Amino acid sequence: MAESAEAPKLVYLVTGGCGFLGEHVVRMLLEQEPRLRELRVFDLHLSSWLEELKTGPVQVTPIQGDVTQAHQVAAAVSGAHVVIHTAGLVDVFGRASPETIYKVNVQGTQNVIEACVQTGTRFLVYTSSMEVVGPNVKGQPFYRGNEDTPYEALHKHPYPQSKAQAERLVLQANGRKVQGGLPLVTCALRPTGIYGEGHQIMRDFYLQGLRLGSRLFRAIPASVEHGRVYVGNVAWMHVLVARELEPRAELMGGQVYFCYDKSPYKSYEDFNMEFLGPCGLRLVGTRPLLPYWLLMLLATLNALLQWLLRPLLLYAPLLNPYTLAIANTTFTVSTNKAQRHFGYEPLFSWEDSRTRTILWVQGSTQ
Ligand SMILES: NC(=O)C1=CN([C@@H]2O[C@H](COP(=O)(O)OP(=O)(O)OC[C@H]3O[C@@H](n4cnc5c(N)ncnc54)[C@H](O)[C@@H]3O)[C@@H](O)[C@H]2O)C=CC1
Ligand SMILES: C[C@@H](CO)CCC[C@@H](C)[C@H]1CC[C@H]2[C@@H]3[C@H](O)CC4=CC(=O)CC[C@]4(C)[C@H]3CC[C@]12C
Repeated sequence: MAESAEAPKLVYLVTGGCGFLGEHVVRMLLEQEPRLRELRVFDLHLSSWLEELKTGPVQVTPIQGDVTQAHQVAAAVSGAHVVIHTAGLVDVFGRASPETIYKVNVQGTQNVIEACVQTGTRFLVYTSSMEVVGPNVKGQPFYRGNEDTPYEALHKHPYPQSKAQAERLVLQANGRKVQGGLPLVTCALRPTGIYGEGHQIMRDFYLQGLRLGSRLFRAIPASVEHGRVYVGNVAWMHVLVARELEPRAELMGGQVYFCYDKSPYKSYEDFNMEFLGPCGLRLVGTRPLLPYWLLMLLATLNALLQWLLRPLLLYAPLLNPYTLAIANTTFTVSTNKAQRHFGYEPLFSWEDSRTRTILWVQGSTQ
């Protein structure tokens, strides 16, 4: 991947390229990676917006495929210089079975690694998650920690377990010899809660607020900090890592990086109000309206109902014991590792991130 003034020649593959984060990574690559010749977008479901990207100077190749199918992954990876693996099953609501989550997140990631090895692709960027660290089952706070902060990463839920296992596979694969004999260089990015244009849960809260008379009711104490990061900055980190993995292989190979920017430290609900407030909603209560034990009871009832109704229908509300525990446990990061290792600075200021998200929320329901 040596720098040159010649015609663009790099081939990138983005798995999950039609998802919330994946779309931003795809668009960011087209804007910010001048050495790109071809961009392969691999996803289970291809989006219609891909069509509009086909008229630009970079060849955009949509590939409908499943990461759990090793042969489909190998075909997509073959000839790519860099793979950005964002595809994943993001489910903390009990929509998918633990087996399916494992298959997509762990087996899918193993397939991506093996495809790189078999086809000679040397650079692999994996979208991990803050969830590989915590909040843990003990509900211990992680207060403005960094990549080296000691913390017991104990999980019972299939989503964090699968992301942690997949991240381990990616990091262990660093240094493996790929076809042709050169070493594979891998690293993992760990976003905290991502927000921005396309964030469906934000939209769900907005619609719920509208239904409740332009109000939301506080359920989480304002003192519980929840880490959030703007999707454009997460995408920018992916682009930078993909670019710097070759020249800085020695330093960056096998490393993990939290994704961070200048988004303020707030509770999950107070942070959402930064966008939902200007859209006309207000958060009722300076303290949670219901005590924690009652919320946990409701969350447990939801889980029970989900189990009882499963043979008939899928009941998967946002509130369950796991989501309540995450929202109720402080987890925030404070680090400059990405800046030190590959010169990352957020591309979008907090003000820009906020404005873009507000405009999206306002437009998303029309
Ligand atoms: N949304 C968030 O707050 C965070 C997300 N992440 C990670 O970021 C990545 C992207 O997440 P989001 O964009 O939020 O989710 P998303 O659900 O919007 O995007 C995931 C994409 O992967 C695709 N996909 C799922 N199963 C697939 C399969 N078997 N084969 C091929 N493609 C498949 C989906 O069709 C979707 O387009 C995931 O790996 C997730 O674990 C990490 C931290 C926070
Ligand atoms: C108790 C409710 C009262 O309003 C609020 C419930 C909010 C939850 C649905 C969210 C709170 C925290 C979110 C998770 C967090 O941001 C970390 C995540 C990282 C990921 O890799 C995937 C998404 C998520 C698990 C995210 C999901 C939604 C919440 C649980």
